[in-house]
Amino acid sequence: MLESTVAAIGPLDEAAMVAARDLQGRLTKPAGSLGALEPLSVRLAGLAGSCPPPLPEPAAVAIFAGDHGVHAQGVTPWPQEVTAQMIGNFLAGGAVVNAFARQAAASVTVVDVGVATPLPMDPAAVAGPAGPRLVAANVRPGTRDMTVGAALTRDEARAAVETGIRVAGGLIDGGAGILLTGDMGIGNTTPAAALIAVFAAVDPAAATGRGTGVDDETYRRKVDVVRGALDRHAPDPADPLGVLAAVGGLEHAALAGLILGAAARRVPVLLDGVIAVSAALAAAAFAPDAVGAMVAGHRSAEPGATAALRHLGLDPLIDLGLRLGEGTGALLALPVVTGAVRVLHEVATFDSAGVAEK
Ligand SMILES: O=C(O)c1ccc[n+]([C@@H]2O[C@H](COP(=O)([O-])O)[C@@H](O)[C@H]2O)c1
Ligand SMILES: Cc1cc2nc[nH]c2cc1C
Repeated sequence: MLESTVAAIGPLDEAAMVAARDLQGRLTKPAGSLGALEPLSVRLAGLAGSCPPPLPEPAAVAIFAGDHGVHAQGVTPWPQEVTAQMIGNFLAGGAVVNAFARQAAASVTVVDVGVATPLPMDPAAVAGPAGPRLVAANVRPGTRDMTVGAALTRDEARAAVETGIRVAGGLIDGGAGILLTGDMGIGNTTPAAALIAVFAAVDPAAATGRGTGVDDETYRRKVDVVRGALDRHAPDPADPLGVLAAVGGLEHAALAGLILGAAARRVPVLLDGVIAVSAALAAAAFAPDAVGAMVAGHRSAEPGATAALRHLGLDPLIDLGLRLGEGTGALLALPVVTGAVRVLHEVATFDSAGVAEK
């Protein structure tokens, strides 16, 4: 399934992009006055293969949750149980992602791809029929500690990637016009930093940040943990499954799959923070053309996110200093994406409106 998905990912449609560029030039506004929205609208036309491309509606957020063996190295101040507890919060509608999803009229799907501790409540009891949905797809109860051995076997990494592909397919079959990445996993900024260091070829110190907010001593340890894991495994960036297995996380692997699944169906995928962009690097290593389907929602405060976005050649739409995850930054950026496409649908041309050109 991974191989057939990768094989289905192709380049942007040049004719649709030419048509979108031409249309942008005829709309009643000075050329270029919509800044980054103009090239974004052109790219989305190329992705859809039509001008105008469909409005990116409805939106669906998929939050992949997993735990991390590297938690044992003291890389985060938070107890591991918070991952499972926050799933309870997502399903009850009480997290920031739920508030932003209600505002954006986006659905919320929570995917347990590798949580280590029991979920706190019966998900069916908390989520109403139209409320957040839980997909039970636990590959294993958290990764192994990457400082001791490989975080995952190749088969486990593949199972997580294919879970992400399946979730993308299910959401798109259900009518979603855009997918938004979300993540939850105490400790997951450490494997995100390791993935970014490998794929973007930057030093662990440049890829590692303070995550949920670690002190100076923990930050130094975290950089040492990332450096030690990379020295130990020497992962090959040309072998993305091997990299995900060595130093990744189950939610990172599943997010790479979600991105590949969206790209294969030519549906845009709006990236959230540092975990999403680390997974996007893996997706791009599987299929370079997948970058055409990616929209960078925001610039996470994590330094690794900027390194990853630079490597992908993507400019984030908003920059608010967010570092929460869950899909929150992607949800805040969604109206910008919709606006970029709506312009192609609704704005009059100089000709049709009888407005003189310069
Ligand atoms: O999205 C981001 O850029 C982001 C930056 C820092 C932290 N997070 C969230 O915080 C958790 C990981 O932080 P940590 O310090 O435990 O590695 C995890 O649940 C992420 O969703 C997310
Ligand atoms: C409370 C809390 C909420 C989160 N949401 C995403 N990551 C998180 C980490 C913590 C600790």
